[in-house]
Amino acid sequence: MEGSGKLIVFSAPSGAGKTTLVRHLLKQDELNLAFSISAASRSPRAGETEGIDYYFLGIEGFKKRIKANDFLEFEEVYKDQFYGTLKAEVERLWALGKNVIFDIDVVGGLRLKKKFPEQTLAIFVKPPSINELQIRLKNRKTESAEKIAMRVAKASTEMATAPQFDVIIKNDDLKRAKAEAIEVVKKFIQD
Ligand SMILES: Nc1nc2c(ncn2[C@@H]2O[C@H](COP(=O)(O)OP(=O)(O)O)[C@@H](O)[C@H]2O)c(=O)[nH]1
Ligand SMILES: Nc1ncnc2c1ncn2[C@@H]1O[C@H](COP(=O)(O)OP(=O)(O)O)[C@@H](O)[C@H]1O
Repeated sequence: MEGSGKLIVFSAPSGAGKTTLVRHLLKQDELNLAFSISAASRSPRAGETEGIDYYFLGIEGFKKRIKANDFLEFEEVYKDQFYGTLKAEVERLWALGKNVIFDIDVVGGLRLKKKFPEQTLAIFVKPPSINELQIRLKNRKTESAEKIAMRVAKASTEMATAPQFDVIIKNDDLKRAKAEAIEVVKKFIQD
C-alpha cells in the first residue's frame, strides 16, 4: 500500500484523553486531517454511530475480514474485543488528499509506525497517573466497573511502551495538552 499522505497516530491507555485530543485536532482546518474510522467487533455504545465512530462488524464479520487480509493492522485489544484499521479506510482518506489521524491502541500504533516509518508521527498520550485514569473512566460513565478494571489493569504495560513513541504528550492540564498537540502535528505536517 502506498500513498503520499501523513499518518498521525494517537495511542494511550484508555481514559488518558486520546479521543478528546483527536477531536480537537480535527477541528483545526489548516492541519487537513481526517479520522481513520476503525473496525470493531463490539456493539455501539449509546451515542455512537456506525461509520462515524467505528465500523461495527460484529465478531463474525471481523474474523471474515481478518481472513480476507483486509486489515493494515488489528489487535485483540481486550479479551474477545477486536479493533483494527482497514486498508480500504486509509486508501479512501489518502485519495481525498488528507492526512490521516488515528485513535488506536499502543500495539497498533507502533505497528503502523513500523510499516510507514517516514510518513508516521506516533504520539503517546500520558495520563498524570493510573489512579487519575480510573477517575476519568468512572466520570465518563461509558463503562461498567468490570470494564473499567480491565482497562486500568492494562494501563501499566501500555505506559511502559511510551519511550518507543516519537512524542509523549502529558495530559494533565487539558488546555496545555491541546496546544502542544496542535504544535507537534503542525510541525510534522509542514516538514
Ligand atoms: N490496534 C487498534 N486499536 C484500536 C483501533 N481502534 C480503536 N482501538 C483501541 O481500542 C481500545 C478500545 O477502544 P474503545 O472501546 O473505544 O474504548 P476507549 O478507549 O475506552 O474509548 C482503545 O485503546 C482504542 O485506542 C484500531 O483500529 N486498531
Ligand atoms: N486533561 C484532562 N483532565 C480531566 N479530564 C480529562 C482530561 N482529558 C480528558 N478528560 C476526560 O477524561 C475522560 C477520558 O478521555 P477520553 O478522551 O475519552 O480518553 P481515551 O480516548 O484515551 O479513552 C473523558 O471523560 C474526558 O472528557
